[in-house]
Amino acid sequence: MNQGQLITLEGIDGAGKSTQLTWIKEFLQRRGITVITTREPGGTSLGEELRAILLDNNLTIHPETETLLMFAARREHLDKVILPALERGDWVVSDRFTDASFAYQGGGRQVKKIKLEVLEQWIQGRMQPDLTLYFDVPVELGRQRIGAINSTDRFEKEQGDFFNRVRAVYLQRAHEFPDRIYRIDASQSFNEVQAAIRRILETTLFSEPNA
Ligand SMILES: Nc1ncnc2c1ncn2[C@@H]1O[C@H](COP(=O)(O)OP(=O)(O)OP(=O)(O)O)[C@@H](O)[C@H]1O
Ligand SMILES: Cc1cn([C@H]2C[C@H](O)[C@@H](COP(=O)(O)O)O2)c(=O)[nH]c1=O
Repeated sequence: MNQGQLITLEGIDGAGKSTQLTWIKEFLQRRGITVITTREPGGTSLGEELRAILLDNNLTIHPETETLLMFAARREHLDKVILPALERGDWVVSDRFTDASFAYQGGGRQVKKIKLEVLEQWIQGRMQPDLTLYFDVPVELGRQRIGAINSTDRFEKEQGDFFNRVRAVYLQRAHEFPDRIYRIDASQSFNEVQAAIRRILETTLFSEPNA
C-alpha cells in the first residue's frame, strides 16, 4: 500500500486557510483519495485541551512555555492521528503544522530558531509535510478579515508588528524550501485562490511523469 501524503496549510490569522480546507478535501476525494482534515494546535483530545489553554485570552504564557506546549500537542497529533493515517495510505490535510511554530514562536515571539530546530528534530526527525500551501496576505488584510469575525483569541489580539514578524518568517521559509512550500496570493478573490490551489495540487501531486 502507498504511503499517504501530508498537506499543510499555513498563513497569518485571517489569511483564509480554513475557508479552503473543505474544498481541498473534496478536490482530493474526487480523485478517489481517503482524506482526513485536522488542525494544530489540536486534532487529538489532549491537543484540543492544550489548544484551549494556548488560545485563552485570559492567560499570560512565557514564549518558551508556549513553544513547548505547541510541540507537545504536535507529538500527540503525530502519534495518534497523522502517522497512523499516513501508514494506512490516507492523506492528511492539516490546518497548520511546524512552520507555524517557526513563524509564530520564532518570528512573533522571538524564540531562538535553534531551540525550534531542536524540538522539530526531536518530535519529527526528518519527517516533513509533502506539500505546504502558504496563504500570503498583507497583515492589514488578515486583520480586517479577522475583525469581521467578532472574537479574538490570544494570538489574534496581537499587534501588527507581531504579525509582520510572523509573515516575514513564512516568506523566508517559502524562499528557503521552494520544493515544499508554495506561496499563494491569498488577497485574491475566493475563486482565484481556489484556482491557484488547484494548479499547485495538479502540478505537484498529480502530474504524470513523462506526460
Ligand atoms: N479570498 C477571500 N476573500 C475575502 N474574504 C475571505 C477570503 N478567504 C477567506 N475570507 C474570509 O476571511 C475570514 C477569515 O478566513 P479563515 O477563517 O478561512 O482564515 P484562517 O486563515 O483560517 O484564519 P485563522 O488562522 O485565524 O483561523 C472569514 O470571514 C472568511 O470568510
Ligand atoms: C500550530 C501553531 C499555531 N499557532 C497559533 C496560530 C494561530 O493564531 C493559532 C491557532 O488558531 P487558528 O485559528 O486555528 O489558526 O495558534 C502558533 O502560534 N504556533 C503553532 O505551532
